[in-house]
Amino acid sequence: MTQTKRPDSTAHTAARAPAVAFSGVTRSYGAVRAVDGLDLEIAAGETVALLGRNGAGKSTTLALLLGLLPPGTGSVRLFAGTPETAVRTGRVGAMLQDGKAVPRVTVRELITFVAGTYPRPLDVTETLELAGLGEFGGRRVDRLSGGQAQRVRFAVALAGNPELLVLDEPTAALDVEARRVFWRAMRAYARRGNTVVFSTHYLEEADEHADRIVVMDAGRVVADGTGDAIKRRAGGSLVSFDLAGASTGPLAGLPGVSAVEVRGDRALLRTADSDATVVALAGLGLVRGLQVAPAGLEDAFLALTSGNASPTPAPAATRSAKELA
Ligand SMILES: Nc1ncnc2c1ncn2[C@@H]1O[C@H](COP(=O)(O)OP(=O)(O)OP(=O)(O)O)[C@@H](O)[C@H]1O
Repeated sequence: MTQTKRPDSTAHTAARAPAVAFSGVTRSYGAVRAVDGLDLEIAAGETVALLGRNGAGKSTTLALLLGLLPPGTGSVRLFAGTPETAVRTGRVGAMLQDGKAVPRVTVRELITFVAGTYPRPLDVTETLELAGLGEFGGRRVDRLSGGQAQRVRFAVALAGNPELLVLDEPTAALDVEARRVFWRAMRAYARRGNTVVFSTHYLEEADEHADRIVVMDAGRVVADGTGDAIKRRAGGSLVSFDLAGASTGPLAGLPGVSAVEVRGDRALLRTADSDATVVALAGLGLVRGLQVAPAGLEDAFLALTSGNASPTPAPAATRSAKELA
């Protein structure tokens, strides 16, 4: 399908405008600064993951993006206009964390109703297919499993045929198979040239499904780039060895080393130059049980958030997706 062309007198300007532009945005809840000086631009057509621990400011950022919260300072623009205008005209669809099922209506009735509230909706059958609900159109929405109900919320977000899709922790309640179905649907929608912004705690989901990862911590962006770029930025390798009673004093000063951690009798060093670090360790006679492993995305994430620069011990290759809540 081709994206419905939006009749818009500012179409020429809007086509070149970023889908999302935060400029110097802050937002506090009482004494808590949830979003702290956020500058963020997302080009039309990008798929961006907002990655961060609990309380990093992701949901607040998405609420600001949707115009549900006004910024304390700074400005938020969607397609060069206000979030309110973009939402009202159906250019934005959102799936937030606290969606509730409407009792007694069928899935198709609900999506038909929602589509009817938008100026240029997606075809209802197409919406149901895209959201993986092809067989469930006749089912009541209050008689679905958690994963199926999540797909209904996704269909509600798609119904208006939005150019920008905003998803707050979209796979939080889903099992592995439901996640796979969900991401396939999301990618299909993004491939049509739409912009997708989703928040997640899952590093591997961000790495696998986003073109770009924006890592947030304490309301700020602490890294912004592809998964590979973030891994590189956080430092390349982890070197570990048996201390065998040796002093840890000189370790932090070895070439390439940015962090040192001692676990039991093993020392773990994060290093940007593992060759130079290993040569220096050999010079000190510290080669017992020596291991070198690439730092994974999880290591990068830990190094970038909450000032935690400690390396983690297991080789990245042995780790699976893990929630960092
Ligand atoms: N309504 C509120 N009142 C007071 N403080 C709030 C409120 N909502 C969020 N906060 C605080 O603002 C900060 C950012 O919260 P936010 O929900 O944006 O983070 P998050 O990254 O989405 O977290 P999570 O992954 O747990 O959803 C946290 O310290 C949180 O406790």
